[in-house]
Amino acid sequence: MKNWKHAFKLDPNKDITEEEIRRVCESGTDAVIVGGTDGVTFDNVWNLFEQIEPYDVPLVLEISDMEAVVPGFDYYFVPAVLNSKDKTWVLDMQHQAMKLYGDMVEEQLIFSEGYCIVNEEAKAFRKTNCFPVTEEDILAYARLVEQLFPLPIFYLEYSGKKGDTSLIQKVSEELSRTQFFYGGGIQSREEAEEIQGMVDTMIVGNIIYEDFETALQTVPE
Ligand SMILES: CC(C)=CCC/C(C)=C/CC/C(C)=C/CC/C(C)=C/CC/C(C)=C/CC/C(C)=C/CC/C(C)=C/COP(=O)(O)OP(=O)(O)O
Ligand SMILES: O=P(O)(O)OC[C@@H](O)CO
Ligand SMILES: [Mg+2]
Repeated sequence: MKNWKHAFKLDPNKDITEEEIRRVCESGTDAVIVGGTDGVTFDNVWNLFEQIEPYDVPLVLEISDMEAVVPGFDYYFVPAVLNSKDKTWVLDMQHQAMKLYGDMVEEQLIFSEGYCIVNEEAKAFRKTNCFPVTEEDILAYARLVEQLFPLPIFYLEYSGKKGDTSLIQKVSEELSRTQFFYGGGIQSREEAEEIQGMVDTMIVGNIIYEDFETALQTVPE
C-alpha cells in the first residue's frame, strides 16, 4: 500500500458497465477503492465487489455506512472526518462499529484515514457537518495525524474540485510516516501529473463517470 501512486474510487451508487470495470481494473492503477457518501448499501457494495474481485488489482472498501460492510475485500479504510463539528463522524460511528465488528477486525486489513474535507460544496462536507478550514487549520490537521494521533493515512479531500497545489505541497512537507492521500477534481493527465509528484497516493473518482477515456489517462505510465 505504501507504494500506491494512483487509485480509482468507484461509487456503489453510480452506474458503470462490466466492460468499464474491466478496463479500470486492468488500467495499471495500484488499487480500486469502493466508496461514496450517499446511497451506499450492502447490495450495491456487494454488486461492485463481485465484479471487481476476479481481477488482480488490490480492492479496498472505504466504509461510509455501518450497514454496508461486505466481507472479502483486501483492505478496509475507515474515515474519521477531523474537521467535522460532530464527534459522531470522528469517533462515535467508529466506536459503534467496533462494538458490532470488533471481534472480526483483522488489524492488518483495516486502516484509519484522517480526513480533512476542504471543498464546502462537497456532499461529504455537508453530510458530516464540516466547518470550513484555512491553510493553517489544514497544516495543523496534517501535523496532528503525523505526530500526535498518529494515523496511517492523511486524506486531503477536495471531492469534486481541484485543490490548491501550493497547499498540497505544504501538506506533503508535513508528512513523512503518514501516507498522504489526495483526492478531488483530477480531470486530465496533465492535472494527474502535476499532483503526482506532491502526494503519495492520488485518488481519482468522478471523472470515471463523466469522461471514462480521460479517467484512464490519469494512471501514471
Ligand atoms: C464483516 C466484516 C468483514 C467486517 C470487517 C470488519 C471491519 C473492517 C469493520 C469496520 C468497522 C468500522 C470501524 C467501521 C466504520 C464505521 C463508519 C460508518 C464510520 C464513518 C465513516 C464516515 C465518517 C463517513 C462519512 C462520509 C465520508 C467521509 C465518506 C468518504 C468517501 C467520500 C468523501 C466520497 C466522495 O463522495 P462522493 O459520494 O463521490 O460524492 P459525489 O457524489 O459528489 O461525487
Ligand atoms: O471524485 P473526485 O473529485 O475525483 O475525488 C476523488 C475522491 O477524493 C472522492 O472521495
Ligand atoms: Mg464521487
